[in-house]
Amino acid sequence: MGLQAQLNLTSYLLLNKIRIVLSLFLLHSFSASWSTPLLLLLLLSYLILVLCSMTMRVDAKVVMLGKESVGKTSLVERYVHHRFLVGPYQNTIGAAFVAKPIQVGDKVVTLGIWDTAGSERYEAMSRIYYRGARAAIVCYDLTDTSSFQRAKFWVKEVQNCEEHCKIYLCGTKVDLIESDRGLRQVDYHDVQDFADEIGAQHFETSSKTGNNVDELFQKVAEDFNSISFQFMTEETGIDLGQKKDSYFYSCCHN
Ligand SMILES: Nc1nc2c(ncn2[C@@H]2O[C@H](COP(=O)(O)OP(=O)(O)OP(=O)(O)O)[C@@H](O)[C@H]2O)c(=O)[nH]1
Repeated sequence: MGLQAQLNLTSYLLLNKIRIVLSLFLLHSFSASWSTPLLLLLLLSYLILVLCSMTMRVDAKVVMLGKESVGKTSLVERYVHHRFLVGPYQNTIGAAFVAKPIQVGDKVVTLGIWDTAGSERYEAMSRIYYRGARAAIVCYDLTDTSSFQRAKFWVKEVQNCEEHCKIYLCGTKVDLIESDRGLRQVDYHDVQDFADEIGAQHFETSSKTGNNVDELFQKVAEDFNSISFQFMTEETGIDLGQKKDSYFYSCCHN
């Protein structure tokens, strides 16, 4: 293992330890009544998490959004660690962060993935985490209509607050539909129409089987990379006949 890889691993382990401590702290904070010192401590914990995430070289910030239990953490687990955790469901508290390098052509793009808590009690915090994101993976559970309504809420939020953030709609748990078609509550074409309307990409995935998970993150990295390339050629005056994209422009000026 090279020095860089060792450093990344150390940062990652340190980050996870801090995250566990923060999670316990946040759990305690939310169970108590809100007060100014608690709010300050929450803010401080957020800043620590941000500082930790900065120890890793990240090209593009990606945020996972969606109703609780739709499978955001499972998607990240599947993509980053190639596993599907079974056992009792544990909701995310606050947020988690992981950096993942991806090969795109002859380049490596490192995605900094923020997995937010879906519970509405943490809604205000999730808003903090999508600041500056270049991609938002907005998840909904294919077996739960209300989760698609919640996804629309997050799309609106991101559109209003992060105009340069590219949106990816992700229908989760497709394995459940494959074993019993009657379980589908969100129609593929309805989501595709919505995706066309907002100019988003649309995927249906399963973290259990791994179906389409790599493809989703690969697309995020490729889009980021192609927009970056487009910008560089324009900056250096090489005209490849491509149109400037405001999303890319912003991501290279942050
Ligand atoms: N069958 C199946 N179950 C899944 C899949 N993805 C997630 N689940 C299950 O759905 C439940 C919730 O998954 P999580 O990944 O924790 O959901 P989350 O969106 O991160 O939840 P919050 O942290 O509360 O926001 C867990 O019991 C998972 O095992 C999937 O692709 N297939």
